[in-house]
Amino acid sequence: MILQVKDGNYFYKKAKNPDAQKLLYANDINFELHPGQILSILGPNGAGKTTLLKCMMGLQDWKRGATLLDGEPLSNMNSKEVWTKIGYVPQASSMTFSYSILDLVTMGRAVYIRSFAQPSKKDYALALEALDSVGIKHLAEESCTSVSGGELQLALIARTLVAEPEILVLDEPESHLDMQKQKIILQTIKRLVKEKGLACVINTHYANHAFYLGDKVLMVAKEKPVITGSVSEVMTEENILNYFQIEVKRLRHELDGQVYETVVPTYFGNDTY
Ligand SMILES: Nc1ncnc2c1ncn2[C@@H]1O[C@H](COP(=O)(O)OP(=O)(O)OP(=O)(O)O)[C@@H](O)[C@H]1O
Repeated sequence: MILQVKDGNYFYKKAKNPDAQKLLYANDINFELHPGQILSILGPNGAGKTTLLKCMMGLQDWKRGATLLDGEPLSNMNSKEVWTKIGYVPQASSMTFSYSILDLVTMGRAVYIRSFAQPSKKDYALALEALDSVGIKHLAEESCTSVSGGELQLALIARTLVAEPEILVLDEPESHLDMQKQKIILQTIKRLVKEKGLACVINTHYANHAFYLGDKVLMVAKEKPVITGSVSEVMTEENILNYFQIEVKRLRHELDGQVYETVVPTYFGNDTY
């Protein structure tokens, strides 16, 4: 499925001045994403990354422009149609309900279960399969309150996958996780996108993760034009300085046929403070 955002823009009404309509993005947002591609969205706090995801999925209506799925405006679809096509993993929050992990993931089948009906054996089997695909089937009977943040994040990804979406949207899925859990989350996302041919949009605060995930980057900051392009086009030292006010060096290293690319802040190489 091809995901397109055409001329999208948004403004929030301000309590102090409800008539002001200052657009959040300095220029309208345009991008197109094909099956098997990942778009990383990068920008400073408050730049509008979460708002972009919400507008893109129809949780908030674009004030300008539209989202199209295979050329059809999302605004023409009912919510069931939208949520069978799009799977959304919001920013992690701690669970206060003691569902089992299996029940949590089975809830992801809700779009396929008739009102007041119980999940079927097939729904539970698919939930177990989704847990297996993110590597935590062994936690199926654990309570959501007793697993770690990383394990819960993987369960939330499984809950999204069980609805068999064609587009996967994740809001900072690797935040608050240790490096090993980040690795599991990123590898799982990349593998699932390639195996299932999903189009994936991911908000991240980690420049290096955009390099790892590959494909495309959209960079946004207040009062700056939104830029989109390939990782190597967008993740330049100049753009990172302009959009994040931080000087970096972009490093490329080849070892045993592998290419490692990353950016390192120059203050790391400087012992004055
Ligand atoms: N419900 C709201 N009402 C008014 N303003 C809002 C609302 N939600 C967000 N904003 C403002 O819109 C701007 C963009 O917010 P958004 O949450 O999209 O940014 P973000 O890039 O995702 O930030 P972060 O990286 O900190 O999560 C911010 O200035 C924020 O204060």
